[in-house]
Amino acid sequence: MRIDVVTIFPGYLAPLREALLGRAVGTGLLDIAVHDLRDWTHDVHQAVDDAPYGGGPGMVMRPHVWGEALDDVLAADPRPARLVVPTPAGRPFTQAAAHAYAAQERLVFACGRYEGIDQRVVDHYAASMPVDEISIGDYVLVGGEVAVLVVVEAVARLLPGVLGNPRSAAEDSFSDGLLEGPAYTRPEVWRGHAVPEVLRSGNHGAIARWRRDRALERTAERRPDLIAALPPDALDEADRAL
Ligand SMILES: Nc1nc2cc(Br)ccc2s1
Repeated sequence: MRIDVVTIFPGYLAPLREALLGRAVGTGLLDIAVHDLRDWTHDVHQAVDDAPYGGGPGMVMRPHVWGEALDDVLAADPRPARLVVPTPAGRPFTQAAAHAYAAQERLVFACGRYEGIDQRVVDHYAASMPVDEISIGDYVLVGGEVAVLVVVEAVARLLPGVLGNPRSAAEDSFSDGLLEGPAYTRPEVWRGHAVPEVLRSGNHGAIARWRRDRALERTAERRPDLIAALPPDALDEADRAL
């Protein structure tokens, strides 16, 4: 997979070269290119924003700079690409979306700042390619760069060969529609807190049941919306007895 990121703060994307993602790049599983939007400005001030039509606070990112940048970035690789624009006004980015993105050959991220990117940029490219305006949560950041770090990590870890143990991704939170339950490791007792006995029993059926029960309890308490969204056949009789 190739990932391109266009931003006015390339340094914000430095973490993509670290640890798990850095190894994925090093082994060729992932190809990441970060581009400075200001490279496509032509004025001495390298202006990328201007006042909003209709008035209002803040500034809006100029369409012609983005158009020149995205034209060049998209032309740099023949693989079909999906343009992803993080914005607080976007559709929620979910684990299901991460799986869908992991199947893409190429993702191009446009990092907005200020009050966002002139809407005509999204409208223009949406006429010729898939474009997603996505949100990583109901809060407002200062720019899209941090959202790109979140999305790229959620997607890259799903690529075959990136995680040491592929079962980790298969048994993620949300993989079965539920939150993951609690996890424990040695010692058996820590500051008077003991590991639940069932986890030390060696009874794999009882352990699986216990883990499912804890996941259901945690999900019902913290994310009842996920319980409501489960397909009718998702809960078995033992689940319902909880
Ligand atoms: N939650 C999010 N906040 C922001 C702010 C800007 Br400015 C650009 C993208 C995003 S995604």
